[in-house]
Amino acid sequence: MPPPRGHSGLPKGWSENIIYLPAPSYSKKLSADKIKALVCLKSDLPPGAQIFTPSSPSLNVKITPISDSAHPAFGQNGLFANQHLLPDAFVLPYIGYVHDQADTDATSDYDLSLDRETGIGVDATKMGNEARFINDFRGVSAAPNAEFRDIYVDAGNGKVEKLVGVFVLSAGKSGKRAKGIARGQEILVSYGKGFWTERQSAEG
Ligand SMILES: C[S@@+](CC[C@H](N)C(=O)[O-])C[C@H]1O[C@@H](n2cnc3c(N)ncnc32)[C@H](O)[C@@H]1O
Repeated sequence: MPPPRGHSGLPKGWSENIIYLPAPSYSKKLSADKIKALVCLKSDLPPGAQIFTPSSPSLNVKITPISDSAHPAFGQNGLFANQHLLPDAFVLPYIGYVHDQADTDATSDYDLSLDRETGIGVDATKMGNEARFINDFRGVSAAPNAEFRDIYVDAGNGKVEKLVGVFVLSAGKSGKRAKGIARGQEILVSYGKGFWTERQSAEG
């Protein structure tokens, strides 16, 4: 049997107990209508819409154990740039288990919103790709260097899937971020304040 789409093995440093996914896994509880909102024909997209074809594993990132005891995620992993990434560069998609509220793990620290209107999220707790290892910038750096943006990915057979992609932040007016992310630098996003307040109330 041929390997799944775009799949050529596991990334280095991948955790054995997590399923590596080159493409999203859709919950059986998702209605046909909700799937239809996520998977559509290329020809249904507005003219000029950008379609990404990410490689899997991703060549531009590296899963790395955090060995600096001053890092707030010390002992865990982080995702680092394996090559220089320019401002606005697409890094990789955030892949995982695509679900709605009928199938949500409220305790997950890996659940990212994919479509607020329909309550669809992507949870990479048990299955996903390298993007699940991206840490929040708080306590690591003064600011994030990457962000999530909506994207369409080529799903084969003339179809595209709506996903969330990780992008390097744009250079900004002041040009402060003009260099992008250097090779060896940790990729850091903002999870949003909500992530940390929810976590505090769950712990307290
Ligand atoms: C999406 S995971 C990130 C990858 C995680 N470090 C790992 O190795 O699986 C989110 C979890 O990483 C940790 N984390 C990420 N950013 C952090 C930060 N700035 N400070 C403290 N913990 C952080 C927290 O435990 C959080 O629940």
